[in-house]
Amino acid sequence: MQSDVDIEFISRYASAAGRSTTSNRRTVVYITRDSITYIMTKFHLKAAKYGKDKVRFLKVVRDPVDPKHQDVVEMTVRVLLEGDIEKSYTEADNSVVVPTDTVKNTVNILAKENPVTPPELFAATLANHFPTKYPHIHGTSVSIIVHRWTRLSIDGAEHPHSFLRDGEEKRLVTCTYKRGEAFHITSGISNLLVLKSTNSAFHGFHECDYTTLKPTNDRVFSTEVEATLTHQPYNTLAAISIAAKSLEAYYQRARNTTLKIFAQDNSASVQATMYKMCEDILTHCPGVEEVAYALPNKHYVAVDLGAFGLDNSTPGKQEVFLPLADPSGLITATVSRKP
Ligand SMILES: O=c1[nH]c(=O)c2[nH]c(=O)[nH]c2[nH]1
Repeated sequence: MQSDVDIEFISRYASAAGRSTTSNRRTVVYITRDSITYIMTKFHLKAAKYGKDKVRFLKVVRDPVDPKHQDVVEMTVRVLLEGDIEKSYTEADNSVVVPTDTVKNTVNILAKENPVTPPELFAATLANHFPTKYPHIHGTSVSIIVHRWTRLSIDGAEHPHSFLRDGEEKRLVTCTYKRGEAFHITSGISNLLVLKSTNSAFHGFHECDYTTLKPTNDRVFSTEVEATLTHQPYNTLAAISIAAKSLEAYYQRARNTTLKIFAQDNSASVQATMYKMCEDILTHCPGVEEVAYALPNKHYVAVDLGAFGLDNSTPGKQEVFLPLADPSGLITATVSRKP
């Protein structure tokens, strides 16, 4: 060997590749052509995943009794694979590459053959598929965006097959899975824009020589909700299938709680209101381990109309506000159960 560094390189490569044995505090390293190539380059592939992003589909689900009564689900899916794929990067050997085109086809095929709701179950179905089908693929990371299609109501009656895009809110799901380990699932809400015109205060805050903010008992509170639920790990796809109803219920509870507490809380601050939301979700969703929120405080500032003899500044008289595009506050929190 030329140097200690090379020995360290060889040992690290050999143990990563399962080409070393240790007994009686002695490590025996098997040197192969791969390990020599590896040493010569002086670099190593620290992490790699690949797959298809932005795979979009709409699934039409027909009622078996009344086929004109339908549901629709529109998703944008990302699937990334990891495993023994190193030589596709380091040796230009594509034999280990399941093409991203195949990954895209798989999303469509599995969407045809399986339920796509709740999205947590479909994400896990996809995550499970690749390490099960391809021995050299060890893990999958799936992210799904569910786009809103809300059933149309015509003259007070729900229409059987017509839908409305009511806002840019998205439902987000992630599932990561490594063969032999548990499925890790998150469910999220994003781009849910809300505003309340009173019952929001902010006073008693820290004041110093840099403070200009005035305490208020009555302000506009608007935010664009980003919330993430981290579910307990699930050991098998079958367990997720059994929990499918609960996973759907947890997401619905989180969304309803967010809206209800936003509307009903006499807010002392974004921080305090957000914490109440987290407490409610953790109380009612036993399979949720952790709740995280990121809430921008989208400021609305009362316009000063004093120059025109109009009182738009006294509390209770503020009516015309300037929506500030930026800056906004940004309040985040992650709340979990005490051990
Ligand atoms: O609810 C709020 N939290 C803050 O931390 C903050 N800071 C600020 O200027 N306004 C507000 N409002």
